[in-house]
Amino acid sequence: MSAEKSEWESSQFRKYDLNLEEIPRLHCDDPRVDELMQKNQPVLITGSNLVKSAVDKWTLDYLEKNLDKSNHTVFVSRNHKFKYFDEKKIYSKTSPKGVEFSPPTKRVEMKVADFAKKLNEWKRGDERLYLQESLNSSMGSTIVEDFLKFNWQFVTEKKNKYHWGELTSNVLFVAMEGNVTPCHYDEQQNLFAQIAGYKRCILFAPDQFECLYPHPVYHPHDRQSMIDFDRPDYTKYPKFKNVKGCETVVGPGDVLYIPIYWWHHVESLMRGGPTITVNFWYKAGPTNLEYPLQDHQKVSIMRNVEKMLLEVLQEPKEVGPLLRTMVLGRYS
Ligand SMILES: O=C(O)C(=O)C[C@H](CCCc1ccccc1)C(=O)O
Ligand SMILES: [Zn+2]
Repeated sequence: MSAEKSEWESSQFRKYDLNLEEIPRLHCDDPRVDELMQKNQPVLITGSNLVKSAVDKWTLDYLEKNLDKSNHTVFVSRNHKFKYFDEKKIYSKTSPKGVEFSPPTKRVEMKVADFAKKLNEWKRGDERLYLQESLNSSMGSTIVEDFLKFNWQFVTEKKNKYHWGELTSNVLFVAMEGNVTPCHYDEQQNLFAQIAGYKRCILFAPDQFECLYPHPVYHPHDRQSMIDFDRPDYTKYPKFKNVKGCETVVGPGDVLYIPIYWWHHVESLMRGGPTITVNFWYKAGPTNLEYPLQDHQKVSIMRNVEKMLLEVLQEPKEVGPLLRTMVLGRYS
């Protein structure tokens, strides 16, 4: 990690059995930023003023006063992990009959005031909360004003330069100190803009797929790693031992480029107070099949093969045997 900054120290990180490189930290005017983004490589970008209008103003208190009085989406967890799951896949026909999925978190709607109160009164053993909600025009006029003052020129320039698809959403994340979003990948380009507090982000390239063992695509935890970083099961997931990753700490004003299909684990530093982030998710650009294919394109191909096989076989248990029959001794 870069020299310990006065704002945080590594004792505020959770301990994992990983050796990680540092993600480059570069000023937005540095030409190396575009060299990295061009290659779908992560980079921490400073000085962009992307969310400056919020960095100066957004605190939990400000949000409480200015996010309108209606309810907001909050996830509740009995531990520090908030492993995302797709509710639509819990009862899908391909999920094995009778195999119960027990959601690790529950989604509730609450007023920001109640959310803030619970954060301020939290003590060890209490359930943790994580507010996660798409910003939209119904957020109250002050918030909308701050939102309109984001440096849209900066993100639009990146979107055009790299031929990304449309901006799909800006999600507001307000986390308790110590909250963890376990390792997963998204199928969108992401400019991850930090507004308040510090988050440690651990990233792994798409070619680490074999070391991170994602749940099957029909599973509610599709796109999430099956590995519990707190207690890795090296018998079930032996390749995790050799995983190669990189990390950085994002602070107020920093923007982390999380390239599409890159794995990321995100934690709000312990004893660092609440954190506030807004992300900018963009659809992928057009796929031009140039050879050799890029690693993230191979992940996308594997997803499509998996989906097609599940659709036609109907029984997840038959996917392994069919692929083994097709490949062993013939393609391997
Ligand atoms: O911006 C990103 O992509 C992140 O992963 C930010 C992460 C929360 C993400 C929650 C989530 C995970 C999977 C699907 C949909 C939503 C954090 O900052 O804790
Ligand atoms: Zn993500």
